[in-house]
Amino acid sequence: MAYENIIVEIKGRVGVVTLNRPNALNALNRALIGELSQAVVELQNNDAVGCLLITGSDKAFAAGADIKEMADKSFIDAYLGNFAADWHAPTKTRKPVVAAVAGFALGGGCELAMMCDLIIAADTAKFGQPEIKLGVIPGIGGTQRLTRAVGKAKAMDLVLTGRMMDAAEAERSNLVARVVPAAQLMDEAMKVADTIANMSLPSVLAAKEAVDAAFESSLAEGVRFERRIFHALFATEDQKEGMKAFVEKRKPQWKNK
Ligand SMILES: CC(C)=CC(=O)SCCNC(=O)CCNC(=O)[C@H](O)C(C)(C)COP(=O)(O)OP(=O)(O)OC[C@H]1O[C@@H](n2cnc3c(N)ncnc32)[C@H](O)[C@@H]1OP(=O)(O)O
Repeated sequence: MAYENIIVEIKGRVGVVTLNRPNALNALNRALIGELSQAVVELQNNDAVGCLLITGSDKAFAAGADIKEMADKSFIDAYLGNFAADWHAPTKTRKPVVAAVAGFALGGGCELAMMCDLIIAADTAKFGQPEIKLGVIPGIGGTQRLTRAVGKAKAMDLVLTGRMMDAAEAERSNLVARVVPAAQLMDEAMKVADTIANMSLPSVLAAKEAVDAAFESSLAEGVRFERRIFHALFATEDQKEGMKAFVEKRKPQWKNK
């Protein structure tokens, strides 16, 4: 498929999606969201891809939903059209998704980054949920994912005031996995994505599923779920290969089965 609002590239085993609406700070309109959803499905179905990476520009990961596009919506438009219900592209793949964030990640941009499995931030990154300043609230998971990531006090601070937090505060608050100098963002994020993409796919998918279960279950249920998946991985050829390779002091040759 030809894309107009994103760029999709396969680099090694990493599927890289670059949001590309430079004149609107990558504001998320229907067209861009549709293309992003399509790209995620394509990369999920591509066996050559082991990990996805979503990024934006130096100035903006994404400055939120396109305000100009949604400004005139009525309640009935939003409610009957179930506005933004399908804006969850990064959650539609079982493969890990890394977000590489420089500049603004605001509103839907911050929410999009939080839908990814881990965020690597440039020191220029600015995160926020400024919807309150527009007379609304976050609409694609911001109140939920931000609160789980940074806790109630910081989430209330950000959601109620609409202020931005810089990369250092985002790292201190556990929103991002690491902060790197802006010039190194893509190298660092690619290194992380490439490392993940070159692990055994069954164990990568299992690890992601098990960590995600921590947000949806009690500790006892989560630990039991983890143990069941851990047991199941002993049925894979990659478990035999991974442990044999360690004993033989060589690199494993994954078969992804
Ligand atoms: C997901 C859901 C349901 C909701 C949301 O996400 S609501 C949107 C939340 N986001 C925001 O409120 C941020 C809006 N943008 C800004 O506050 C500023 O643009 C900025 C602080 C991010 C950057 O300011 P700066 O002065 O550096 O740049 P601008 O001149 O303001 O912007 C450049 C260019 O981009 C257009 N732009 C920016 N953000 C959006 C947006 N969210 N929607 C539509 N267009 C956006 C901006 O209008 C300008 O274009 P023009 O020069 O053509 O006006």
